[in-house]
Amino acid sequence: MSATRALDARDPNGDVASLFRLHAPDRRLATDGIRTRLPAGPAATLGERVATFFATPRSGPELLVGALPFDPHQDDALYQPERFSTPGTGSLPTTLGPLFAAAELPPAADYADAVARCIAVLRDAPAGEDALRKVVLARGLRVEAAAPIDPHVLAVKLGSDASVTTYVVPLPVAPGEAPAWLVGATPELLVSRRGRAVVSHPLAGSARRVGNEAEDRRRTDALLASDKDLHEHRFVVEAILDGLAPLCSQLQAPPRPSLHATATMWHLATRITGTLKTDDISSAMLAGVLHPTPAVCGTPRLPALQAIRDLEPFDRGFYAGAVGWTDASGDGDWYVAIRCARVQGHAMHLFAGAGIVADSQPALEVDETAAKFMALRNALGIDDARAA
Ligand SMILES: C=C(O[C@H]1C=CC=C(C(=O)O)[C@@H]1O)C(=O)O
Repeated sequence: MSATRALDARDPNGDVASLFRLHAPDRRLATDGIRTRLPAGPAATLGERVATFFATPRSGPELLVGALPFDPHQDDALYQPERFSTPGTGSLPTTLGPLFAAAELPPAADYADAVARCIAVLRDAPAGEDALRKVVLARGLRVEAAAPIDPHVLAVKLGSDASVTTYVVPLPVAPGEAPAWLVGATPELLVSRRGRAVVSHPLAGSARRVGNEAEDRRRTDALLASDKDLHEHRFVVEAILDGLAPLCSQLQAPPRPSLHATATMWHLATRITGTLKTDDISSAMLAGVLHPTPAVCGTPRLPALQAIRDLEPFDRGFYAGAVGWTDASGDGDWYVAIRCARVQGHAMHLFAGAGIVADSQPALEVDETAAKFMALRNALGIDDARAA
């Protein structure tokens, strides 16, 4: 069965473009239809816009789902779905059809140059609180298919790694354009809120997982002992603690990170937990405050955003943004939108980034981003990881 026919078969109303899916290890959410869009805006006003939305009596699910773009000043894309749907995979085809990696954006050598320039800037940065200390630089890979790519087939394939949260989020497109989605398998929880309980599980500092016990042990021992990776990680934990502290009556994080494994990567991870001071702090507001963390942007945030604009030859769009949901009570889950691709028609753009600090090495960051492509490449059946 072709991918196109599969879409048709699951879409008697022509509404496949609006299927949303978020499958976490402990919770599954799927919706379809777009009933009302939340007026779009920047991350700083997200909490307020969501509060106004739910303060207005309306029919339909008391739920907003969607995505925040990487750049917190750009418009987000949240909406109230028509209905909850039961995610079924029975009728899906198991293959995506012939695919080929068409282009690296930028080529690996240019990415290494950008990392080297970034390291030079970080080394020259004056000492002090406001100095640039970390920048996350990403690169892309364009993949093409013979037929339109079914984002839900890709998500099902990504879901074979039980340690990640897979997602398919419909993205806004210009009138007349083919539907587009962000599809991925993220290991990173930006923030979750249930009542007053808040959890964040940031990752930063990585090693490729090779599947050989002795070699993986060597890599994880090195990762846990690496000053460079511990620094990279500490910036993220500190930014999240700084963001949450004014909103929480209590907040805790272990002093050192632990290991978090996906099928293809090892990461340094810290589980941060807290209790909100008041009931009116929604998960959307928390996501708006915390995003983008130094796991995807850098430290301090604004100079890091500027460095990314200067050094990356593409607009990230919703890659390295956040995907998730919030309900009328303020509860919700927001995940960091990494290990993903923007899927549209016959093409998809894969993205992978790595945190750069003063003692990073360009060749190792090329390899780390190549390793981060593997979750999607494995799902797509495209090998040759190290080249791109
Ligand atoms: C920015 C990405 O990963 C982040 C999350 C985990 C580890 C990271 C790192 O070690 O650099 C990154 O901060 C990505 O996968 O595109």
